[in-house]
Amino acid sequence: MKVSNAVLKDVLIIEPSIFGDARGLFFEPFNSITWGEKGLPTNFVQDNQSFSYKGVLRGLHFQKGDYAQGKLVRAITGKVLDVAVDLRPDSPTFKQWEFFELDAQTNKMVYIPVGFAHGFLALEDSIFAYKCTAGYNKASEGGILWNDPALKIEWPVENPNVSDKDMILPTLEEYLAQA
Ligand SMILES: Cc1cn([C@H]2C[C@H](O)[C@@H](COP(=O)(O)OP(=O)(O)O[C@H]3O[C@@H](C)C(=O)[C@@H](O)[C@H]3O)O2)c(=O)[nH]c1=O
Repeated sequence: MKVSNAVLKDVLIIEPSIFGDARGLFFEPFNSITWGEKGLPTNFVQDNQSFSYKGVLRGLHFQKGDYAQGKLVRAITGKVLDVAVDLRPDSPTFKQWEFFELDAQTNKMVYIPVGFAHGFLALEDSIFAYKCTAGYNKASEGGILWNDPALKIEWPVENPNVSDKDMILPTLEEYLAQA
């Protein structure tokens, strides 16, 4: 397993050791013992899985307060363009975003800590899976508009398939003004 730092402060890129043989391949997406020994997060309480058709964009999401979530994300099938946005005012990478291409060939994972907004665009029909460090709490949901003009996220599509809920999210400026 290789762990490296993303450009965004405290975001980790985790590349599991993949054991291929004539039958296919094997890898450990998560192991609380070995991850704990390496100082990686192990405090996950919920596993989520979604399927998205090519062209679907989910995000940019986070939960607030006591229900804020760290997320360990990966694509189980297909390919997604994942994005993290640093919403921590005291961070050197505040308001910056970073893309991660996640697919079922490399099985690369990303750990996005509390304090970030998260989203992804399905570049292919994709099953997306993630572990969360806090449980789902509808009342704590927050979000930022996927195409906030101030963030300038360089999505490679102009008209992704976005939920009605996500279409009316505030811009980061609007969110910070009301927070
Ligand atoms: C996130 C979530 C949703 N749900 C329900 C609520 C709703 O009826 C249905 C779909 O919810 P959403 O539209 O919010 O699903 P989705 O847009 O896929 O939400 C997810 O987006 C990505 C980008 C994230 O980062 C996640 O944390 C999560 O916010 O699933 C749960 O039961 N548990 C959960 O943990």
